[in-house]
Order: sequence, then structure tokens, then C-alpha cells
Amino acid sequence: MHLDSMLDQARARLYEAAGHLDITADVLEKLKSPRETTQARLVIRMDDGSSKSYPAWRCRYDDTLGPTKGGIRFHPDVSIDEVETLAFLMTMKCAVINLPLGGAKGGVRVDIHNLSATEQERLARRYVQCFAKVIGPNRDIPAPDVYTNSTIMAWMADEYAAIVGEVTPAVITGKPIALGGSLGREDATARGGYYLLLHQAQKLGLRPGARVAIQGFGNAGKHIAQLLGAAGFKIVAVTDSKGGVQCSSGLDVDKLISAKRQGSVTSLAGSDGVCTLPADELVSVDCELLVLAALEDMVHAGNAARVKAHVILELANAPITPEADKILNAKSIVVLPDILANAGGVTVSYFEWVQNRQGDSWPIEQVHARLKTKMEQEGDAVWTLAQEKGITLRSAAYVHALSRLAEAIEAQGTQRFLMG
Ligand SMILES: NC(=O)c1ccc[n+]([C@@H]2O[C@H](COP(=O)([O-])OP(=O)(O)OC[C@H]3O[C@@H](n4cnc5c(N)ncnc54)[C@H](O)[C@@H]3O)[C@@H](O)[C@H]2O)c1
Repeated sequence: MHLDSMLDQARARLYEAAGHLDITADVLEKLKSPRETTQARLVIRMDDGSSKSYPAWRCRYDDTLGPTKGGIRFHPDVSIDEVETLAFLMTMKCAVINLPLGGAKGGVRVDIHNLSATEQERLARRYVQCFAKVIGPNRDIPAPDVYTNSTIMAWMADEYAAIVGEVTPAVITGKPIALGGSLGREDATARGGYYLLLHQAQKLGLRPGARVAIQGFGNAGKHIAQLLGAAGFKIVAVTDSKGGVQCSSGLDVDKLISAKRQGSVTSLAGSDGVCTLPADELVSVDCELLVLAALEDMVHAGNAARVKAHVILELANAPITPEADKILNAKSIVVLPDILANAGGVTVSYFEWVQNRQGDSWPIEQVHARLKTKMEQEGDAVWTLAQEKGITLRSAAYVHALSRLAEAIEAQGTQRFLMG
């Protein structure tokens, strides 16, 4: 079969999972394509008085399990294929971690670095103006993703409130704490992956002191560096979009963070035995754990054979292509898959939504405890399925998610039930 789009590649994982389950045809008929994808062109006034326009999308992939949920990405390479694929992944992720939510995703094709803060605000508000009928606290709940943050979520929530005439904090998550954001949302994606990794560390053969290479140093990458560094792991290499640095005796995470704040981790090169590392060499760094926390398709058929790590933690969405998956599997490299490993973000987003609907605010200990329980429980279930069926953790995660979705779809009636 020729797989010509990202969505085709993602769907192939769904069909493979279906082969391990006894499900009716209705299930795949419902899940094979997005429920709705809306497209708009966002025209905004620039600071110099001119206007510019940017293509934008919102995809609600499937809402069988509940209102749809997924981040909004501002990136120059965003496409409808990418948005629909990421919405599909959100559908599987919410199912794998057992949230009463469906999957969605949004995106704007824009290089945010070329926009001033006021232009970014106009863009964020215009996004909500264009998609106000698609989103809603009981319909579709956006959140931050690549190159969007809590301030952008605050502008979007404010715009939504102005449109519907009601303060509606539950329409969007990842908001600033002062505006109804949840404690613990900031580092939730990394923390979820960290809880999963620590819980399974023995089975994975990982010990404190293990060497770690991290690709991407934004929200996910920075926080996993902090958590793993504090737990005694040695961060030996880090990259961002401008390049990378490495140091065999370990990089200082605080220094990495201040270097990144000033532009890029690369500015640390030259100090304390820290050397430059070309970004595309990160995956082949000698280490026990490779954390992928940047973008899609970073490990592919062309570089998978060079991976030296024994374990890969996928904090990014879809960072490994299906061809690369096969190569890594043949090398017995264990991959903790995206739909499970980075589910901490949507889990705490879900907690935020629940708190907003309850008019409540949970202490940080409660957020951490509930996140830890979810990651460990569902991580164990996926691990057990993989052992029982003799499949990879990725396949097991899809089987686990699909069985929940299938049960819900079949509960609405099957062909046998309706036709007798
Ligand atoms: N933030 C969340 O809550 C969350 C939740 C689930 C999944 N994710 C996924 O995690 C990934 C990262 O998201 P984020 O929120 O940290 O984004 P971010 O915008 O905060 O950071 C992205 C980082 O990737 C780096 N990067 C870009 N291109 C790179 C390249 N070629 N090589 C190395 N680094 C590169 C950027 O410099 C930046 O440091 C994405 O795939 C996102 O979908 C994020």
C-alpha cells in the first residue's frame, strides 16, 4: 500500500491495531476520517498599517468519548494533513489515557517570529472569531501547542467571552493561573512522561545516572530536562531549532534554560567542556535514553539505524516515521509511544477543564497525584497488552485506545443489533 499522507501513515496504525481486536466494521468506518475540518483565512492588521493573511484550520476528528480536545499550533509548515493527523492522534491519546474527551487540533501557517506581540494578539483573537462556532466548552476545547502559550490562550478565552457574552474559562485550557489555569499544567507533558518512565524504569533497564539526549528545548524538552536532571539522570546532549550542544560529563540544566531564554541552547558551546552538536546528529548521540521533544518525522528511515539509545521517550507527536519504527524495533530499541508518553499535557488540560466547570482550584499535590496515577495505570495496561500479544508498546497503546473507542461506538448499536 502506498502511504502518501501523514494521515494515511497514522491510520495504518489504527488498522494494524484493529487486527488484534474483534470489532465491528462500524468502528473503523467512524474512525477512518475526521468528523469535521474547518478552514479559514485569518486577515489581520499589521503594526505598520498593512494587512496580511494566514491560512488556519481546526479539525474535530472524533467526539465519541466526549467534547473534542487539542492544541493550536502556530508554525510556518502547518498544513491540513498535519492538523488532521494530530487530531487523530489526540483521539487515540484521550482514549488511551481514559479521558471523557475526543480528539481535535488547530493550526495557523505563520512564522510567529516575524510578528510583534500586538500582531500575535490580533492573530489569536482572529482565530477565535473565525472558529467561534466550532469551539465551545461542551464541543471543542483548544489548548497550547508548538509556538503558542498561556498568554495566547488568555487572549483567545477573552475573545470567546466577548463573542458569546459570557465568561467561559472552560472553553480553552493552558490559561494563565490568574485566569483559571490549572496548577501543574506548565510542565504536565514532561511530568507525565517522567512519571511513566520512572514507573517503568526497572523494566526498561534505566538507572539514575543514565545518559539522556533531548531533541527540542521548548515546553516539553525544557521541563523533562529539569525533571530528569533532578532525578540524577545525566543530560549529555540537547538541541533546539538553531542547533545543539553536548557534554559527556553532563550539561547544566539551569544554564541551558538561560541560554535558551536568550535565543538558543547553542550559546552555551565553548564553556565548561560544552561542544557544539549539529541538530541532525542528536539522534545518534551515545546515550541510554533519547527524548524526542521537537516536531514530527525527526527519526526516519535515513537516520533510525544510527540511534544508539536503548529507550526512546516520545514527548513530541509523531516524531518517528513508520519506516523508522520498524528499524528501531529490529534493533530492540523500546519506544514509549507519543499517544501514551505525552498524554500528561491533555490529562492536566482535562483537570483544568473540570476545575473550571466546578468553579474550583485544586492544590498542586492533587494535580500531581492524579496525573501520576493515570500515567502509571494506563502505562501498566499498555505494557501488559504488549507482553500478552507480543507486540510493540506503540501497537499496544493503539489496541488499548481502540478497544475503548470500539466499546463506545458499539454501545450506540451495531449492524447485528439493528438489523437483527
Ligand atoms: N506542550 C504540550 O503540552 C504538549 C503536549 C503534547 C505534545 N506536545 C508535543 O511536543 C512537541 C514540542 O511541543 P512544545 O510544546 O515543547 O513546543 P515548543 O514550541 O515549546 O518547543 C518546540 C521546541 O522544538 C525546537 N525545535 C524545532 N525544530 C527543531 C529541530 N529541527 N531540532 C531540534 N529542535 C527543534 C524549538 O527550538 C523548541 O525548542 C510537539 O510535537 C508537540 O505537539 C506538546
